[in-house]
Amino acid sequence: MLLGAQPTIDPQIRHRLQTADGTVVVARDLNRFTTFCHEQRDRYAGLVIVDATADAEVASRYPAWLAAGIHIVTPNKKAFAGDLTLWEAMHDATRVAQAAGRPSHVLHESTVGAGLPVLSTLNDLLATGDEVHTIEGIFSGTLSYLFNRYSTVAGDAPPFSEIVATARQLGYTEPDARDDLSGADVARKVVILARVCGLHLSLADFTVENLVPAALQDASIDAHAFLTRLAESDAAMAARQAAARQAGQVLRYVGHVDVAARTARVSLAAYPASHPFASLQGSDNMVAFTTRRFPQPLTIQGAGAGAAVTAFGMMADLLRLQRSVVRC
Ligand SMILES: NC(=O)C1=CN([C@@H]2O[C@H](COP(=O)(O)OP(=O)(O)OC[C@H]3O[C@@H](n4cnc5c(N)ncnc54)[C@H](OP(=O)(O)O)[C@@H]3O)[C@@H](O)[C@H]2O)C=CC1
Ligand SMILES: N[C@@H](CC=O)C(=O)O
Repeated sequence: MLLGAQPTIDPQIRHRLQTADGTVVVARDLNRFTTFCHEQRDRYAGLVIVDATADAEVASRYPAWLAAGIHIVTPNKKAFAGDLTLWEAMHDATRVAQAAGRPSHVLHESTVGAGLPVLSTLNDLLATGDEVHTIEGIFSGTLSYLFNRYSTVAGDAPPFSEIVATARQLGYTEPDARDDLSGADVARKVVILARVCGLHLSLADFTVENLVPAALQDASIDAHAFLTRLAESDAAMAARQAAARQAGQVLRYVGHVDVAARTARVSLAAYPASHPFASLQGSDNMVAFTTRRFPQPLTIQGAGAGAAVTAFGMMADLLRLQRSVVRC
């Protein structure tokens, strides 16, 4: 079953469940759908819900679905970076399902780095007894694309707002591009990485540099109006870029987790042209794990946003799930 990425379905009839025997179940709201999954758990345990939305309300239902023995594959970060009680409820639900003989799994590789093997690498490092010291990187495909184009030492870029509009057209941004420009999307990825490392970190625990101009942070401005008005802030961003360029530097939006110190930070910083971040292309993410085994960081790099690479990460999760279920 797929939620999201289905524009042809009537928005009033969003939640559909197609079973192996061809039955199609349609629920008009999440409450009814979740009750239905629970009541029919003997029949539907082992199904997979693919949540391809960015919806926090959908994410809040994962514990109920997992407890009913339904697997979840998703690029939606909301459940993994939201309230810690939701994170814990998901883990409790998988234990309940396991004890009831309906084991369920939640796989979310694409929540960090889209299709890049970031979480699977981190899980492998931890499972094999490595000690992760720091994780640092460029975790946003949108912000990578923006600053790779905008902040060059040559300084020949179009206005910042124009590049944001292109990133939106290329499918890199979140449904509301403010989620990218505010740093919220990077902060969520940082929280997910920290939690996988065992830290009880939440979004409120660290500062995040917000690139959305103050006047446009107001939630009453819709996502479209926001993009139209973003040009108002072009001059401020141009001044920042000019200062970096004068110093022979480029601007890059970077996230950092210090596992030993149990801290994180997310900010726009200036780097010399010789730094690996400075030579990234397109929507590339770069994630560097410094560990006991890898004092010179184990580094993963590649396109970090876009439909094809995100779908690749979700499909790889589905195949991983199939392999693990077949082994059971
Ligand atoms: N784009 C990318 O490169 C990446 C995206 N992701 C994640 O993937 C998810 C989707 O992103 P993306 O495809 O870019 O976003 P889009 O806005 O393009 O697609 C989201 C889709 O979900 C639908 N939708 C929203 N709420 C619901 C709901 N409650 N039930 C069913 N469908 C719903 C929307 O329909 P409607 O428009 O009618 O509201 C829309 O079709 C997000 O969580 C994002 O963070 C992760 C990695 C990379
Ligand atoms: N909007 C996000 C999509 C992937 O998570 C990004 O730009 O990285």
